[in-house]
Formats: sequence, structure tokens, C-alpha cells
Amino acid sequence: MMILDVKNVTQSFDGQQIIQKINLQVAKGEIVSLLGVSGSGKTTLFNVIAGLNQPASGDVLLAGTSILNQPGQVSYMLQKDLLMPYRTVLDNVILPLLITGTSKKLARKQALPFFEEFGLTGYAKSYPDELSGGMRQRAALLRTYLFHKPVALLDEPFSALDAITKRALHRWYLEIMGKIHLSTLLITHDIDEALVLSNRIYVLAQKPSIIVDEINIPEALHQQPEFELSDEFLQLKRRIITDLNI
Ligand SMILES: Nc1ncnc2c1ncn2[C@@H]1O[C@H](COP(=O)(O)OP(=O)(O)OP(=O)(O)O)[C@@H](O)[C@H]1O
Repeated sequence: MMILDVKNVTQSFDGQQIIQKINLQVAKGEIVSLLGVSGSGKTTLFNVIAGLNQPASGDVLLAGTSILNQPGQVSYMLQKDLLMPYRTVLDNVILPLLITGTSKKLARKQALPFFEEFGLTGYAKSYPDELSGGMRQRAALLRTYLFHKPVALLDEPFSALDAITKRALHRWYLEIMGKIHLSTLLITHDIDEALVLSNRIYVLAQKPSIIVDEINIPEALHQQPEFELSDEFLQLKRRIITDLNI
């Protein structure tokens, strides 16, 4: 079943088309990447899906119902973690629960058991500036998860991290997704990241941007030890580089 269905979405700014007739789907529990160069309109599309902007044309369906112009139907994690510096990590991650009317006491009680899974044990009472970059992103992901929406939009969640932290976080992310099965649409301009994390990749290119390719990555490839060093990985990478014409 397709939980998210983006149908023929076109968006223009000042008479200039940015994205054209975008069609994409996310199935339940699937991790799908939207891969494109900077300025290709990825964030523009996310803002339409999140209900923050009205598209020039097209529709966005969540479990079969239109969510156009309806913020709050999907959870959205911005590129910058936007943790509030004056709130503890625990009080940052419970924000989605407070918004929906849960009491602070109950929200804290509900959120705490996730700290271990999200690699944040012992940091509930710390402040965001006491955390490493990777931990801050894990905290931001936990907060996104606690929105308990059927789909999460992640806008370049790992792009600000150094290569080694990023790699560790990719491993952690795959592990936790294996447990929480969050249906995810992830924006990235990192080809390796898209290949490592996704069940499926949509490649966005040309001007205005259209989807030029859709790539399925069979589970068996992800299971393969050292997938990132395999011939299959390089073949897929070559295909994407050709798609992007870079
Ligand atoms: N509200 C707006 N008004 C006018 N132009 C806009 C607006 N929002 C985005 N644009 C333009 O749309 C184009 C696509 O921007 P967008 O941020 O969606 O790209 P992106 O693929 O997310 O880029 P990046 O990877 O750098 O974040 C850019 O040329 C940008 O200047």
C-alpha cells in the first residue's frame, strides 16, 4: 500500500517553473530518497508535501486522502536540527507530545524509554550544546519520530556531519529503521548516502526539475557485506551520475 502519493506536482515562483509534474510514492515502511543537485527544488517539493505551500498544480495524498495545504499531517525534520538551546534534550524531544496536549510529566515518561534506542542514554538532562553533532541529529530524529505521523520528511538530516560521524549515523539509522519501520522520504544530494539508506531513489534533474530516474535497491544488496565497495554499488552510482549529467 502507498502511504504517500505525490501526483503531478508542479511549482513555479515568479513565473518560473522550479519542479514539473513530479510523481512519486512511498510505501508503508519504505525509505525513499529524493536525490538532486542543489537548487533542483527538493525543498520546494517538501514544502508542498508538508502543506506549507500550495503547488501551481497537482495533489498530495496521504493514505488516499488529499493533504494539500494542511500542515501537520506528516512530520518534517529540517536540515538544521533546530533544537532549542535553553531546553534540555528531553524537553526538546517531547515538544510534539506537548503540542498534541500531553502533559509534560506524561510526555517525559513516554519519551524516556526511547533514549537508549536513539543512543542518548544519560543525556536527557543535558542541553543541546553539550551534545556532539551526531547526537544532536539523533535527538532531532527522535523528536521527529515522536510526532507519530505516518510519514516522515527528512531534509538532508546528515549533511552537516563529518564523513566518519555520517557513516556511523547511517549504520545506526538503518538499524533503528529496521525496528521502527517509519515510512520516510529523505532529501539528499549525497549519492552514496542515497544508495546506502534507501529502498528506492528518485533522481531529480534538468530545469525545471523532473524525475529522470527511479532506482530500486533490492534488500539483498543492502544485506551484502561491504555493499558500498561492491561492483553493484559502483554501477548504480555510475547510473546516477549519468542521470544527473555531472
Ligand atoms: N519562496 C520562493 N520564492 C521564490 N523562489 C523560490 C522560493 N523558494 C525556492 N525558490 C527557488 O526555487 C529553486 C529551488 O529551491 P529549493 O530550495 O527547493 O532547492 P533544493 O533542491 O532544496 O536546494 P538545496 O539542496 O540547496 O537546499 C531555487 O532557485 C530557489 O531560489
